[in-house]
Amino acid sequence: MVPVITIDGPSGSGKGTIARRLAARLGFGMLDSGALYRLTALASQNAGLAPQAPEIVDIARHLACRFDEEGNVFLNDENVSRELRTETTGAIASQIAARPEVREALLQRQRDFARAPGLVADGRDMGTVVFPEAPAKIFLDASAEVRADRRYKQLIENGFDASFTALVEEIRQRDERDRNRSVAPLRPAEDALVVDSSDLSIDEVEATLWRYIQDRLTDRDE
Ligand SMILES: Nc1ncnc2c1ncn2[C@@H]1O[C@H](COP(=O)(O)OP(=O)(O)OP(=O)(O)O)[C@@H](O)[C@H]1O
Ligand SMILES: Nc1ccn([C@H]2C[C@H](O)[C@@H](COP(=O)(O)O)O2)c(=O)n1
Repeated sequence: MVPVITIDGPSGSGKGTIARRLAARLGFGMLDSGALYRLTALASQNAGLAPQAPEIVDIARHLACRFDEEGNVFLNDENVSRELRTETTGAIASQIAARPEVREALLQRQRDFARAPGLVADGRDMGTVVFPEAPAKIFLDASAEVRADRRYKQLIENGFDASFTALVEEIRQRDERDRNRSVAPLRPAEDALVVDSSDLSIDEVEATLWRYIQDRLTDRDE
């Protein structure tokens, strides 16, 4: 079976950053599952649909999207990388993601990313629902204030307007929704390594996870 490394955690915990580094080191592919929910949100918004509209299930099932090597994301051949990362798109994605039928529509598409030589998949339910047999599962956390601070710096660096106070509130609301929904709520898998990165640099997180992954992939080969 293709080895899959799952990285789950709340918004701004550093999943995407670490997933990219680990995938590059391992020579594995990547799945940014949040991007699929964000693309569904964007396509629904473009179609003028509210998050509860029944048509969104079909939109999720038939998303025409692609990811390139540089990290760009395309929806119907349009580069939507920038719009995709806004807090508004994230908040709508979180609402849409609470619908079981939307999650079901995106399930197989996510599993199809698992191809040789391996996959690093980040999201909210990678270790619990999408890849429950993964040999290495990570849950990356950090306090809401630290995550809001990271997001604030990221948004300003990328030329977006941002308010730290508003970001803390948005992050808390998104956490609340993602953790308390009835289907695939955000939580660590029972066999996940939980790492709180609040006081760790990106390099320190990577070093800790690298050791864990080496152990897990070696155990699997024996
Ligand atoms: N340990 C860390 N220390 C400092 N900054 C960090 C750390 N980890 C990540 N960051 C920074 O925090 C920001 C958010 O990280 P990232 O996008 O990887 O989070 P995420 O968990 O993937 O968020 P989302 O789920 O919303 O996509 C980035 O600018 C990243 O460089
Ligand atoms: N596996 C996933 C990935 C994402 N979501 C939802 C919940 C998030 O708030 C939203 C945006 O994700 P992000 O890009 O910030 O990682 O999408 C989910 O429910 N399950």
